[in-house]
Amino acid sequence: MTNLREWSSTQNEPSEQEHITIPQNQIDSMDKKGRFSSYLRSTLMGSSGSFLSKYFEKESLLSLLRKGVVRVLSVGPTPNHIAFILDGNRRFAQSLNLKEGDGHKIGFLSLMSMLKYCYEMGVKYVTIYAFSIDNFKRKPHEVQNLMDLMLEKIGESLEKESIVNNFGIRVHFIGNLMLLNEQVRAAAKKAMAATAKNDKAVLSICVAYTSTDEIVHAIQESYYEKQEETNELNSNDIGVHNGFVEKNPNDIKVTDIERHMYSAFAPDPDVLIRTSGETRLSNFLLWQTTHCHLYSPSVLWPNISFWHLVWGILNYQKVHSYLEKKRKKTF
Ligand SMILES: CC(C)=CCC/C(C)=C/CC/C(C)=C/COP(=O)(O)OP(=O)(O)O
Repeated sequence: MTNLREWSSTQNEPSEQEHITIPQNQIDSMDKKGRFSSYLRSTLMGSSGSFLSKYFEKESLLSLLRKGVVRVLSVGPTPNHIAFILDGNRRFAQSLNLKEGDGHKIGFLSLMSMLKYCYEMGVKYVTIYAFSIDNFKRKPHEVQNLMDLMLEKIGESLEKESIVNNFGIRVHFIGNLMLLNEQVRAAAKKAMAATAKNDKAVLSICVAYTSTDEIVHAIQESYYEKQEETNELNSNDIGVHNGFVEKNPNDIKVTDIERHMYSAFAPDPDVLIRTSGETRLSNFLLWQTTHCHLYSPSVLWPNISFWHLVWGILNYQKVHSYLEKKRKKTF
């Protein structure tokens, strides 16, 4: 009998769903909790949308199927940390003639599904690239729309029935938060404080983030720390001793920089999934991805499905022992 992993090596990656048509009124009908009408949900799940009566039946069958697949996957190594670059939301909206900004609203729902699947699979850490420092260069109303969406969703994430509370997720906002407007910054801080005691899973949301900014910030922090320590040191303790130039014990080391990274609390990601077929890292987690498996399905972010995640993990499992060897060799 062929197991899932063997079978996968004979298959192509999940294809992009056929383009679907979502009536504008369905998007507008998204209620405050971010729920879609059942029609849109079933449409996004890949059905024709015409057999609404079978929706719940189909939903429970899918959930059973998902559970089965997760069990098979759990035979192999489960990634501890998955990072996502949510690419293609605007292109998705354009391709369906949706209002500007609707791509991101639907993208947010895909994000919720992905988080649920990841945490159900036992992935403890998820990191997402929600807004880069470069994204501030977009048209002002586009930036504003994204900030409004974030504000709304951060607020909802603290409600009792949210995914954050259901999975016991600790939320971190990572990046140069001073670049955010006051409202979003305050909401982000509130969410971090409110979830600080959650310990089942961790979600890092990179906003106003670039990797180069994170690295510069960490070097600066290390420098200030060392400066303080150096001031306390007796100048006779360093310099030339017995003909050898001794290294200043307060020189900045790689471990110092790592300690001061915004993302220092999380292990390096095992898998990075970037949608829309792009294979660039776009200044995301450059320091942390040396031994990370990159998977870039051609699907646009709002169309990402459970099967793309499964495919990404199966591919990671195939290269896992090689990556582990590489990782060990660098220490
Ligand atoms: C609360 C919260 C975390 C919300 C996040 C919502 C979300 C889906 C954010 C993605 C933002 C973004 C700038 C994606 C990249 O380009 P693009 O997808 O805008 O456009 P593209 O089609 O040009 O790649």
